[in-house]
Amino acid sequence: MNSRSDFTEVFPEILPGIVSQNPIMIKLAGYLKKISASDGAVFLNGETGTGKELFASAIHQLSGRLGKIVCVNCGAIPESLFESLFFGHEKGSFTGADRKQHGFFYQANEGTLFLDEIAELPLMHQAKLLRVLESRKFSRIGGSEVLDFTGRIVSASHQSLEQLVEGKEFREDLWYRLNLFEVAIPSLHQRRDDIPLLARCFAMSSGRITLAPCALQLLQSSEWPGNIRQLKNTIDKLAVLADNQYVSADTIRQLAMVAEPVDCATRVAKEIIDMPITNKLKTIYDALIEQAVEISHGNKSEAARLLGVHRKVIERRMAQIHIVR
Ligand SMILES: Nc1ncnc2c1ncn2[C@@H]1O[C@H](COP(=O)(O)OP(=O)(O)OP(=O)(O)O)[C@@H](O)[C@H]1O
Repeated sequence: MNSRSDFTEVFPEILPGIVSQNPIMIKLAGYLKKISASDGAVFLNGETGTGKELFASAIHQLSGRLGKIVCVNCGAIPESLFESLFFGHEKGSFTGADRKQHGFFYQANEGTLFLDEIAELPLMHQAKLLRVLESRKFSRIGGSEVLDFTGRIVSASHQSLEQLVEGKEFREDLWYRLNLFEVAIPSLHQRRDDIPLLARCFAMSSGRITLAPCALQLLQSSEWPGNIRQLKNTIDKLAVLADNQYVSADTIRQLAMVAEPVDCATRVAKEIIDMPITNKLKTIYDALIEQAVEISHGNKSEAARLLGVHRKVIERRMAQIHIVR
C-alpha cells in the first residue's frame, strides 16, 4: 500500500474523508451529495463521535463554495462573548477592543458556518442568530455598516431539537430555519459492519499495527458508546502500547481496552436507562406487553394473566402498538 488511491480503494470513502461500506451510510451519502449543492440549511443529528463534524466538512467540500468552513462549538462560547465572536467588533467599541475584529458571520461568507452543539445556545442568543438568518444582514459591534451574510448554515447536535422545541428550550422558529434538510447519522452499533473496516483503516493509518481476524471480531461485538471517536482512540492507543505488530484479541483484552460484548437483555435495559424520562414508562410498558404476547403465543387471556391485568388492557395496547397476531 503506497499511495492515497490504493488506500481509498481498500477503504472506500463514501464522502470526502468518510470511510464506510454500510448500506444506510451509502444511501445517506447519496442524499448528502444531492443537498450539498443547494444553499439550504442542514441539521445533523447523531450521537457523540459519529462523525458530524466530518459530515459538515464533506458537505462544505462538495458544495464547491469559494469561502471557508468556520466551525463553532456553541457549547464553548462564553455568554458575554457571543456577540463579539459572531458579529465581530470595531476598534474601541468596548474596553479591550484594541483592534477591529471580524466575527464568524463575516469569516463564513461565501463558505459554510458549522454550528456544532447548537442545542447549547441559550435562548437569548438563539434570537440573535435567528435575526441574522432571516435578514441575512448583520453589523459589527460599535459599527454602523450593514453587512451581508452569505454563508451556508450547517448545524449539529446529539440531542433531539424537536424535543427541546416541545419543552420550550429551543426556539421553534429557529428550528425551522435550521432544518431544511435533516440528517440522522447512525451510531456505530447501528452499523456494526463498519467496525472492522474502520478499525483496519485506523490501524493502517497508524503504520504500526495489523489487527488479527479475532481482534476484529472482538472489536465488532464490543460496545462503543463514544462511537467512531472511541474506536479510533482505542486503535491509536493500541498502536502505542502493543508489543507486537500483529495484534490479537487477547492483546486487546490484556490492555483492557474494550467493554466486552453484552447480551441483548442488558443492551435493551441500558437503552431504556439512557432514554429521555418522558419515553421510559411507555417503552417498558410496550416491551412487557409484547413479551407477554410472545410468551403466550398470541393468547391474549394468557398474556393478561401473566401480567396480572385485564384482557382488555392487552387488546387495547396491541391495537395501538400494532402487534399483529
Ligand atoms: N466514517 C468515518 N471514517 C473515518 N473516520 C471517521 C468517520 N466518522 C468519524 N471519523 C473520525 O472519528 C472522529 C470523530 O468524528 P467527529 O469529530 O466528526 O464526530 P462528532 O459527531 O462531530 O463528535 P462530537 O459530537 O463529539 O462533536 C474523528 O477523528 C473523525 O475523523
